[in-house]
Amino acid sequence: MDATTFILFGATGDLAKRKIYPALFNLFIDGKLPQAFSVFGLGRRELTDETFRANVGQALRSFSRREANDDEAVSRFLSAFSYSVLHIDREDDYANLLRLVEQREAALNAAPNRMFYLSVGPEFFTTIAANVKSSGLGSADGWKRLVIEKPFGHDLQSARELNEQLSRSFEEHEVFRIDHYLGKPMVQKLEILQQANPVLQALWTNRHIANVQITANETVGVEERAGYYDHVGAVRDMFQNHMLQLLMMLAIHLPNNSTSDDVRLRKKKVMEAVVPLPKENVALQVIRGQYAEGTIQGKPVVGYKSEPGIAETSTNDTFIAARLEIDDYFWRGVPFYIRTGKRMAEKSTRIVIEFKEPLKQPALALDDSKTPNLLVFEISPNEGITLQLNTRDPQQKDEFKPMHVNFHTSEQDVPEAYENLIGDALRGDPTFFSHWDEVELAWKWVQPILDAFAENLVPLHSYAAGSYGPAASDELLAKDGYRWRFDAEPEQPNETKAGENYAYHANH
Ligand SMILES: NC(=O)C1=CN([C@@H]2O[C@H](COP(=O)(O)OP(=O)(O)OC[C@H]3O[C@@H](n4cnc5c(N)ncnc54)[C@H](OP(=O)(O)O)[C@@H]3O)[C@@H](O)[C@H]2O)C=CC1
Ligand SMILES: O=C1O[C@H](COP(=O)(O)O)[C@@H](O)[C@H](O)[C@H]1O
Repeated sequence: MDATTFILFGATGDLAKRKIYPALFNLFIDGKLPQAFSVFGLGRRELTDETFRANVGQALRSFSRREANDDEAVSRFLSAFSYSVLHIDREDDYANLLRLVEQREAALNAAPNRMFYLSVGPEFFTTIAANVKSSGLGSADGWKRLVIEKPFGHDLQSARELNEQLSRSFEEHEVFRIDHYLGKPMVQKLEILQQANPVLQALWTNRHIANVQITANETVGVEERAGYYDHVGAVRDMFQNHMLQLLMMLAIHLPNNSTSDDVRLRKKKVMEAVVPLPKENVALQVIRGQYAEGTIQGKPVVGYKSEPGIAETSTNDTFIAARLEIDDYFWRGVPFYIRTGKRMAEKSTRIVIEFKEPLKQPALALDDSKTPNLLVFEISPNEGITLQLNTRDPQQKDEFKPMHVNFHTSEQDVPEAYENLIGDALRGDPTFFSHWDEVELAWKWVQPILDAFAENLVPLHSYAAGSYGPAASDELLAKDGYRWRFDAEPEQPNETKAGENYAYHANH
């Protein structure tokens, strides 16, 4: 790997502690960091290098998936770290940083390849990019990359402005927009599963698929993020980015041996084919909800409006469900239902593919007792794949009974999303980052929803914390003759485990 200087804005912040340092440490343990690698942590706080390293060490002990108990390894890792005070709007601080970075690169005899990671509020993105350029930190003698956290804009217009301003300092191929859902191992497997399995390729069309359900439910509420969340809501926080990225990843059809350009081009094509939703129709296809008080895992919790920092009058959405269609050769006529919410019954991110019923034959009198075939991708917190098949009920021989074939990854030690993504960015692989074209198309699709919410054209349904969202979300599917699958008690009468014989065996 190329020698790299990793320049971290927001080095004293929450994300750096919880995700970035642990990710770098685990990459280090796996030998996936460049040989010549330095980290410059930046913030306003006055810290010595020693205190900074001690803080990073503490973060590893608290948050690393692998225990940081090998002192020798930890101290080798930390030796790459130093800290500088930098106020984002002070140009002199960038000049000072450049001097330190050049000294360090000279000491390591390393090429000036620099990765600028912006783990700071979005209001700082353009100032940093401009100052990096004007200070000469982006050296012409090496490569430069900008890793940028969400949110990328607040709406279509602000996202376009942000992109235009960033593009004055960084070219598109140098910008790595993080969407951590794209770093989740199961999401990264979606394309390979399809490409490597002709059986899935054959099924991946409207001829066989009745509908697709994409869910990201959380049990947590707004937590300490009222100031941020009350201005964005579920639609901006989760739907415009993570949920639409899941849709694109699921719906793409890729040629074998596809490149990162193929992935991006085809994701863009999917997004272009999503049927636009005019503002007047939003209420027909989108359900907006806000959690009321309820019970989560046996504990009573307050409603959204009683959360610290949230006004009694807030109309912010903490839940959204939407029905979309992709008007292309593969997906025409297949509804995609997407939902995400806070304070839901369970923490689960999953994609359910519901297959069509076979044509009914008069000889098969028992058709109505069958449940549809389902293919379920469990993305998090558990990772796995479940196939729901019909089998004969051994007790009631006249009836069918659903059986589940489960493939759950037994690996305890899978890399975290941030590890995958930071590793990719260090290698310069943009496959699992959001290209501007996708971001813009996603905002374009979502903008009428934002407008309709702002103009109160869509009812705000209340739902009890600990439920699966408002009843209207169930009705959205019921209108098409479907229901959300895999909610509540997982229907798992006959379960097989990875490593066993998968075929029709459990109780037989
Ligand atoms: N935390 C999370 O789980 C997630 C965060 N994000 C995004 O990551 C980014 C960072 O979030 P998070 O770490 O939680 O934020 P924090 O508020 O915890 O940290 C902010 C960081 O920015 C630095 N900072 C703030 N103002 C300035 C300034 N004027 N000059 C220099 N440095 C400054 C602070 O350093 P100091 O105080 O020393 O100046 C601190 O290191 C945000 O864009 C957020 O949306 C995205 C997904 C999840
Ligand atoms: O980006 C965000 O994601 C988290 C949920 O992430 P997950 O990996 O735990 O599913 C969400 O809680 C947060 O509000 C949002 O900003």
